[in-house]
Amino acid sequence: MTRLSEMMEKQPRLLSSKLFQRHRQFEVVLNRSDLAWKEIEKSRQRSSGISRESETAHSHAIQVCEIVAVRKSEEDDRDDTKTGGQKKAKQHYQLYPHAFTVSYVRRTGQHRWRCSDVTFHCANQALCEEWIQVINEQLSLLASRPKSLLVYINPYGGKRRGKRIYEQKVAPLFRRASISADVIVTERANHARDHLKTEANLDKYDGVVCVGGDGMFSEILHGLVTRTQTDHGVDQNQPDAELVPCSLRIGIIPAGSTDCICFATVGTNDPVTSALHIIVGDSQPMDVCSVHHNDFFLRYSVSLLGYGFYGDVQTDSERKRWLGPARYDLSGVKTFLSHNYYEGTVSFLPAEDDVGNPRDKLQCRSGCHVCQHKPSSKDKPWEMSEEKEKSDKESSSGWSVIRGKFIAINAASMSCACPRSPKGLSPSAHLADGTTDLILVRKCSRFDFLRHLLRHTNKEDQFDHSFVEVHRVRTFRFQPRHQVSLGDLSETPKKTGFGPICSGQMTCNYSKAQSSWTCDGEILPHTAIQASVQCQLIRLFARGIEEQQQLQ
Ligand SMILES: Nc1ncnc2c1ncn2[C@@H]1O[C@H](COP(=O)(O)OP(=O)(O)OP(=O)(O)O)[C@@H](O)[C@H]1O
Repeated sequence: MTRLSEMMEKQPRLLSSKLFQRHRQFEVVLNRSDLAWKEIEKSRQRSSGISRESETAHSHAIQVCEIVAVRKSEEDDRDDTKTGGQKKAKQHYQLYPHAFTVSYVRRTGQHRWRCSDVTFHCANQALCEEWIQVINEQLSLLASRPKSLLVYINPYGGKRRGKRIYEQKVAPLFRRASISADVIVTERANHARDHLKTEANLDKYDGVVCVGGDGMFSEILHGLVTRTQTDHGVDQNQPDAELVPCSLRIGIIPAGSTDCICFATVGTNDPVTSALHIIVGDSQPMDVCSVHHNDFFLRYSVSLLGYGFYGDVQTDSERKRWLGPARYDLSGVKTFLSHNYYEGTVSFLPAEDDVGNPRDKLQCRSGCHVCQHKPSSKDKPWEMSEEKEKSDKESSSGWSVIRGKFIAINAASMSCACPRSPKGLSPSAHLADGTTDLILVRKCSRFDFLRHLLRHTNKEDQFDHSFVEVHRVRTFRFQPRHQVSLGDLSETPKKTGFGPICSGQMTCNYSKAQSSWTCDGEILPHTAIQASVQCQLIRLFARGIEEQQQLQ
């Protein structure tokens, strides 16, 4: 029995009627979870032995939780007037003048969603109104759907299309779904963050929407997390503080030059898809890594904390902002040729085995079972360890300590997949398991480092090199070998010169004393840091990447 027949026959019906769609008569059935319609004529043919395929060709089921809205149909909704059958259509509407239109989510491939309409006609006005009322009643039972949103638009993000994207693609969908939105177009950097921290009356809203790129998302993250801690009297400067999860969800409408957080949580960078995930009230929990220097809070990270290679790329690209997105490529090549390494000590508390490991090839997908196992406080060995003990003492309290020369130290709290690197920095990292994947790339030849980098773009295991190690951790610290004062750090890094391109096992020896940390695209002012993952601190209007694409 098909899913459609099953639902039409087995589940209790809320409504069932014979209605018309494009001159054809359908049996339309609504129950608590689905709305389904099946062509009546075809089903008769099937009972007289005609192929089953003709049934599925003219039968559909959509989930109630993926209905965007239902409304009384306007002239424009009438499919037949658009397709030319004017005279026939006119006669049909005289016979069946009452109609309602259901807007619903349709999957179109590559994780993209679109809003589609289906219009049903009938002769009876009361019946038409009953359908609208009963569907609306079912929609009102979906408590996770937002009714009121606070929207921040960065008008200068990406190609400066944020405002237009919101007005043309998102606002009409919110209106259709009866979602009210208060819109703030930002006037300066950190406008959204500061407004959220202090001014915004958050009790009015069910969620906050960010229209922009990763930098704009980071503003919203910092504003909302800081506001939540302030409201609950939690001191963010304490590295051991257990932060209070944010009650409002965050929606991301991608409109930046880098939209990695959206890509990693929705599977595509498409404003309409994101708007639909917001409308249906999806909820994707997400870990946030808090970064401190001693007892001083620096920043939050949800994707990449990178020292060495990625820190240097970020620092260099900041000086080339005028180049636009091309600056990342140019700085990448320059940093690769510089081939710097940095000395220091990394210490970390490994995660328990039940969260898997970075090389288990288990990808975090919608409904991920690893992320559903949220650790309780009794599962947290790190809370019992002597946090203040450092270095050698750390190894005896469950901490692992690694000293060395590193080309890159990366902590990936999510896969960091993006259209350019579809697997990401750590393909098996999870969005909400309370861990980060700590990737250590030791000093090696340029050629070997290039081999490692290239594996981010193909199917080979980028961790399968003698100079690369990866650990799934809950917290880690980094101490550079040479302490440099803050004054030194703010100076332009010394030019190291370009060495000859190395090959084979040769290594290059050009190095400056310290790199910088890039934290989700922002440079941190300190190199000695402690980073601790706060499990499921925020929730997004997303559902993770769907495994099975069920096209409609
Ligand atoms: N009105 C504004 N004027 C200037 N800067 C702003 C404004 N609103 C937000 N910003 C800042 O612009 C930065 C970049 O924004 P966003 O992430 O939306 O775009 P982007 O093109 O992806 O940027 P990037 O590539 O630098 O990450 C953010 O760090 C944000 O703080």
